Amino acid sequence: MRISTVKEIKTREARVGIVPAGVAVLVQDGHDVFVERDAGAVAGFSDADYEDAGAKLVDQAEAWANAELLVKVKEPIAEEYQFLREDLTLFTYLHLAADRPLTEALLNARTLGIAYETVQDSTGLPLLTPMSEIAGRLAAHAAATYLTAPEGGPGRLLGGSPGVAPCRVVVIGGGVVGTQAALLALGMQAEVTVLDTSGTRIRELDNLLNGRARVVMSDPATLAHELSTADVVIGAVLVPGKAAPQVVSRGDLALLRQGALLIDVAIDQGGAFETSRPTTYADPIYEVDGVRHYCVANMPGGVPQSSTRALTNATFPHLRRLASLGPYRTIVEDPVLASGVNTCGGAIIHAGVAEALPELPHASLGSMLSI
Ligand SMILES: NC(=O)C1=CN([C@@H]2O[C@H](COP(=O)(O)OP(=O)(O)OC[C@H]3O[C@@H](n4cnc5c(N)ncnc54)[C@H](O)[C@@H]3O)[C@@H](O)[C@H]2O)C=CC1
Ligand SMILES: CC(=O)C(=O)O
Ligand SMILES: [Mg+2]
Repeated sequence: MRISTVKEIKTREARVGIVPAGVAVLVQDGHDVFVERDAGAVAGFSDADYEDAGAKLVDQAEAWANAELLVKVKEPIAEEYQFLREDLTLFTYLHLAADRPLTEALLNARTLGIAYETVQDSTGLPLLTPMSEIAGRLAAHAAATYLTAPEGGPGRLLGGSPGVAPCRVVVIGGGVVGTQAALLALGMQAEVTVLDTSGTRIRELDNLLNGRARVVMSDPATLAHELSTADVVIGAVLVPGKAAPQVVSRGDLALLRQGALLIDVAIDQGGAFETSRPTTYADPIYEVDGVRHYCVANMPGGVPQSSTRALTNATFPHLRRLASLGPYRTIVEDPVLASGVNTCGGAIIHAGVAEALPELPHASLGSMLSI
């Protein structure tokens, strides 16, 4: 099979979809691997590393044109839609519930789109988890950074100091992002509350955090109380594949203290706050009604050396299976990868995406594959 990866062109995104060690395995398996020049440079992998592993170095257009299977990190952006076609399988993050133009481009091109973030197994979302772990930790870094005066914040130290009270961090959604954000904020000695709507998850977190943080069921009154005493609010909710539930409305901003900071990690699924809109590392913060919002949609892209390794550790075994069996046979035989199929043959396949974009064509995977 012909497999390609490209240099990410989203602003300040420097992760890469495959590392040289993975290329070497695929080449040994008998595949042709094409890597766009410079694709891994910032993530710590030179063109020579890829060539030594057996990849052919190509330009962007060649990488897309040569590929039967294209592995990347971020969803294609508008400049890349021209490269989508029917005889192409795309294996990457897609976040289609929040991205109608990309969904339409994939449907018009009839591309088989397999989204990392909806691949589901008995452990959860194995191809989202490693980036959620990193984004959760980075959310605590962002909180600490953007509370400082030189970064436009109120000038407070997240964890306080001897004799001075710490800041209050409220994490909404206690899954992977929320847990890592809470743990790192606790490590910096912040005062942390985690809210979730799942009783099971609340019990797990209560055990894990063992009294170090407050773990509470989210309902409107509890959430309003928590917002009114927060210095930082981190949005970390998810219903897989679907648009993020909006848990903080524009009206709720009036509840917040002066100088409070909102960090919406769930922005890639459309955002947990009504007033969120995606930002990038080039200009991460904006204000609505005097409240600063940090909504970087590719937070792990800021630590590409760490996050490329964490991501590809998880994605590579699936990539190898897609390559060796062929994508269509793999999604018929492997229910885990089948759960990643978001688009096929011009239709939306994933139920969560179909719910978010009901006016676009949708179908079951079985009907598209005639099984
Ligand atoms: N901005 C970025 O760079 C990145 C964003 N993410 C995103 O972060 C979000 C969270 O991801 P994970 O933590 O992996 O998901 P997860 O599935 O592990 O956790 C989500 C949690 O939200 C809870 N939840 C759902 N609805 C809720 C509600 N209305 N109120 C309170 N809690 C609610 C769930 O019970 C669950 O515990 C996703 O949208 C993911 O794509 C992940 C990595 C990077
Ligand atoms: C999960 C995701 O979208 C990211 O890591 O950028
Ligand atoms: Mg994303």
